[in-house]
Amino acid sequence: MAVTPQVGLLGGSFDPVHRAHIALARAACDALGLEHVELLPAARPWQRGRLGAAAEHRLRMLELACSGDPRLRVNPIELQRAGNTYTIDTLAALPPTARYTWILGSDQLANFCTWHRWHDLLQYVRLAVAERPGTPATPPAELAQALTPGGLVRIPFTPQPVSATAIRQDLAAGRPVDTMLDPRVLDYIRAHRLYLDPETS
Ligand SMILES: Nc1ncnc2c1ncn2[C@@H]1O[C@H](COP(=O)(O)OP(=O)(O)OP(=O)(O)O)[C@@H](O)[C@H]1O
Ligand SMILES: O=C(O)c1ccc[n+]([C@@H]2O[C@H](COP(=O)([O-])O)[C@@H](O)[C@H]2O)c1
Repeated sequence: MAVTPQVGLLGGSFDPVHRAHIALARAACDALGLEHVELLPAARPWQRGRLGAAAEHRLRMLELACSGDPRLRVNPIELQRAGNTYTIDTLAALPPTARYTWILGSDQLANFCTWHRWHDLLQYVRLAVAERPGTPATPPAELAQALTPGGLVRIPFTPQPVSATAIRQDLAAGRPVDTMLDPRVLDYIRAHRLYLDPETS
């Protein structure tokens, strides 16, 4: 009998994708025995202001960062939808051929109860959280109450002080960013002169 594959989903603005995103996807694969992880760039992350780079650039940088590791796959499904990007719409559109795990950092776990129809999300996925510096990987009380057993798992992950915000700020200020980015992504950023405007960092 065919076994239903376990697939991870890592959504993000990826503005730009950085080393902690890739480390997180790999750590989730290893720790949770996932067949692969799909990285989903958001078209219009509604809780954010203006993004620093257009969708086509964020997608291309993600493809560069994932190339060479067959366990990491870029899924552009959210870029094909108009309007605000709601994760619930993405989950409803994915084929029901796999068991899905939504991977997220502890900052977004703390924010989870502000997501559109967050209760309904729990019908589609279990959550897997990795700690980010400064935010413990524990669910807010409202989420803890709504979770079923096994609905939230922890990914063993040494907290990494890397964020896209810091990278955008460093790029705009001309500071070095090479320890936080895949060199192919950094080359792409330089070639397309991205993130030079301090207003969008
Ligand atoms: N250093 C990190 N450790 C663990 N999880 C992370 C880390 N950076 C990002 N993530 C997680 O990856 C997902 C996508 O993150 P996102 O694309 O917003 O990057 P970001 O670095 O948080 O960006 P920004 O600084 O612009 O908010 C989110 O679930 C986020 O919590
Ligand atoms: O569905 C929502 O309402 C929702 C609200 C906030 C964030 N998300 C998703 O969480 C992921 C991380 O978001 P961000 O803003 O940290 O890049 C990304 O896939 C977003 O689409 C989703």
